[in-house]
Amino acid sequence: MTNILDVKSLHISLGGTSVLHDVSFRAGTNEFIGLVGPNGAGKSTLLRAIAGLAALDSGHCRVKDKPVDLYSPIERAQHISYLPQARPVYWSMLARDIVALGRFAYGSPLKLDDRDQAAVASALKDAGAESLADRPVAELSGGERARIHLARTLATETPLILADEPIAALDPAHQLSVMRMLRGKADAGHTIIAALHELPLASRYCTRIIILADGRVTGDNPSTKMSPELIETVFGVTPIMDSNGVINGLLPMTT
Ligand SMILES: Nc1ncnc2c1ncn2[C@@H]1O[C@H](COP(=O)(O)OP(=O)(O)OP(=O)(O)O)[C@@H](O)[C@H]1O
Repeated sequence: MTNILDVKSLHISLGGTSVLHDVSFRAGTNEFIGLVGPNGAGKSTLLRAIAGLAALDSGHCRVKDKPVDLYSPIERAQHISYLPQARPVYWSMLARDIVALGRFAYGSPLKLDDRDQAAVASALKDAGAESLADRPVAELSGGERARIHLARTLATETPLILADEPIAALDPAHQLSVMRMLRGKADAGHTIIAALHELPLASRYCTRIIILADGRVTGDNPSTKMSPELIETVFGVTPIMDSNGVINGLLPMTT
């Protein structure tokens, strides 16, 4: 495993309130990290900071040993792809053209060369969105649109992929296929950090889970080594785990 990302002693405040406190972790190739935590825990803020989109109070985010704020926009876009949680589209564009925006850092999408075309086609396939490519994005359902935005993220072919709730709007079959696909990307050498609320899917497909609670890292373990007690404390739910440590379901806590 080669180290890609180094987040060190990160502190961030928003609107005068401290949101991330002393967050530190490293991530490397072949890792699919599920970033989990209750609403408001700081997951989106952390992903934005890694993407170079949030002002840091202190600490650093280095990608390939270079602080992310020292990257030029084009260089950063060639290293990091980012799927935000909110994905408004203000223009009526074909879904395929949205995906082609992922090639912007390589001089596209105004002129797509063969490599760009192949990246767009591959991303559409990986996101299960091939059949949507020639439809106006404004006419797509929420889950269909989410798959197009995911495809736009994948079309960048960056080593580091940051995805904020990539499966939140998807039906169960697409949730499973996207999680399997993201794990495949990690196995092929990418580093993936995804904010997720789907703990059973995270425990099944991620290689590692980082738990954020109140802006602090409260757990950082291989995905099948999550502590049931910690899950109960942080999320207020009881996990049903199999003998391999995979979470098969969640129940309300009885006490
Ligand atoms: N611009 C802002 N000004 C003030 N507070 C903010 C701002 N943006 C976010 N926050 C606060 O920062 C905290 C962390 O928000 P963040 O969006 O990172 O949480 P999250 O873990 O991604 O939550 P969710 O699971 O609901 O998406 C929340 O308490 C939120 O209210």
